[in-house]
Amino acid sequence: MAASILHITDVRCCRPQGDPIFSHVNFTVNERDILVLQGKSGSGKSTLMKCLAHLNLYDGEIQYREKSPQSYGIPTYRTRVQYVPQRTSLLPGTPRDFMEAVASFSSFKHQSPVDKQLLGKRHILSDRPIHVAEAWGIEQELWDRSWGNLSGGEAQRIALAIAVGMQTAEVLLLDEPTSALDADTSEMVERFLVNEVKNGETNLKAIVWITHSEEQGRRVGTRYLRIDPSGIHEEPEDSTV
Ligand SMILES: Nc1ncnc2c1ncn2[C@@H]1O[C@H](COP(=O)(O)OP(=O)(O)OP(=O)(O)O)[C@@H](O)[C@H]1O
Repeated sequence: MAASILHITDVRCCRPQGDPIFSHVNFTVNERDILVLQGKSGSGKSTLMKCLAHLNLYDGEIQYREKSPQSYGIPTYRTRVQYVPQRTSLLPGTPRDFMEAVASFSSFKHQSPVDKQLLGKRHILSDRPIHVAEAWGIEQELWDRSWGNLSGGEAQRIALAIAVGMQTAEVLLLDEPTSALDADTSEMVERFLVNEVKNGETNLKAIVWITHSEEQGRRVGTRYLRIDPSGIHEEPEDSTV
């Protein structure tokens, strides 16, 4: 049986006014899962992803590898269980700045004391995100343009390439990751992500994937979850809508 990575128990999230968006959310994310998360618009899919990444307040318990997010330190936890938002235009700076910030919470912590002394606060940046993005049609100069000046599709591919290419995440939380892409580019990105999880050769072990596209859900999913105010329900593969 596949090892469990994330265990979600009785999670509930409320609007600032206090009324619940959803309650009684229980499920487990296992290695090799691509969990397609579906539900009506406004049912709380993005909110649940933000709870899983510890970006939103919630009641209940989330355990990663049988320990609380706090026990890893929240910034480090967020590099292991990483949320990729639908829109990146509100991020400050450039994609390269963002990559540097992610690296500061991951690679620096794993350097030897000698490396730390030599490098100070600089971090060794992998160029894999740049190569992944290049394979998806992203030119190098775009890495130094501010997020707000990239097209929706460019920003979406770069954000995904960083999340996959940095190789810090075991679980990626993808919020409509190809919504701004044309059909061919979308399928190319999908195939890449599915292969990463299937091959088991990188750090990426599972994906939770929000999509409104029935076809995409069928192409990528291994399990299907539907959220509504009463909780989350697992559906058999052939009943996805
Ligand atoms: N900060 C907030 N303040 C008040 N209400 C909020 C806040 N964030 C989310 N909500 C509300 O919570 C509900 C769930 O929003 P969420 O974005 O999670 O839904 P969703 O299922 O991802 O929707 P969509 O499919 O349209 O993207 C919505 O009614 C939304 O208006």
